[in-house]
Amino acid sequence: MSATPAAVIVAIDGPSGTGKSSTSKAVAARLGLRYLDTGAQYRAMTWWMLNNGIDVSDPSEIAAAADKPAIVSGTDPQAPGISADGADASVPIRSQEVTAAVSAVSAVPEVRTRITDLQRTIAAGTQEPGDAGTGIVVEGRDIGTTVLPDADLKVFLTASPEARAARRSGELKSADGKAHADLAATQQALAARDKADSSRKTSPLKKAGDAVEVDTTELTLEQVIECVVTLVEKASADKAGRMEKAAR
Ligand SMILES: Nc1ncnc2c1ncn2[C@@H]1O[C@H](COP(=O)(O)OP(=O)(O)O)[C@@H](O)[C@H]1O
Ligand SMILES: Nc1ccn([C@@H]2O[C@H](COP(=O)(O)OP(=O)(O)O)[C@@H](O)[C@H]2O)c(=O)n1
Repeated sequence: MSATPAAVIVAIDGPSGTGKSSTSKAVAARLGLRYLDTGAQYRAMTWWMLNNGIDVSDPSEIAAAADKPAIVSGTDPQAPGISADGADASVPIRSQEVTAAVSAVSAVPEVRTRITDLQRTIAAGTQEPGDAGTGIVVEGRDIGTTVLPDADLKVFLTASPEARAARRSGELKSADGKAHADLAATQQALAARDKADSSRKTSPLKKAGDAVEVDTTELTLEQVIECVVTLVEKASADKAGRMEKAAR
């Protein structure tokens, strides 16, 4: 007889435009798991710093301010939400200004320590009563390598630079209806952010040795979701089997 599926911790990493957010939200919603967007946390920290006169070109100013804002993340995949010092940050964290500054802010070790602690607390389910044991999908850049190295499943999404830029510029166009989203400029901005995120000293963007790599270039979003749902179901069943064996 097969065991009841176990609550799992799932890490989904990869560069921008590979489908992390869309996939993670859909997988979490389908399987009744919580969801955490760690990029939104770094963006909220960056937004707060820009609003509070912190010079984001000065790592020592960033470091000194890293423990100041209260960053609160929701974990409902249908309406995650994020706030900084009580102000709703969901919309402004997607601005070009924040996108341009976020890699510099997130490279500062004091920022990473602060946000990594928050992420581990949320993943452990100790933030909200009743969360423990629900399982969670956490998406970002360093979840499988640093934040949750013991995750039950690690997925690393990739896609060609062209596909990623096309997806992102499609989003910019649909947001304001104008055709200003120059594909080449978008691709260049993504490459610059990849380079900054992959080359920083502290916890760079990197595939964990034990992550399953999924190249999404030629896949539809639905195909990627189905692939990850299958991987999560298997990880959950395997974990339940191990737990049952250990209890015997
Ligand atoms: N496999 C795919 N095929 C086509 N479009 C996709 C695919 N995956 C994601 N997208 C679209 O690309 C954009 C970026 O996806 P998103 O999930 O935000 O990526 P990330 O979180 O990795 O930056 C979204 O508009 C999303 O709908
Ligand atoms: N775990 C994470 C998640 C994001 N980040 C930083 O936050 C930025 C924004 O992440 P995001 O996931 O919102 O980016 P997009 O893929 O949505 O463009 C990244 O470019 C990284 O600089 C990070 O350093 N570590």
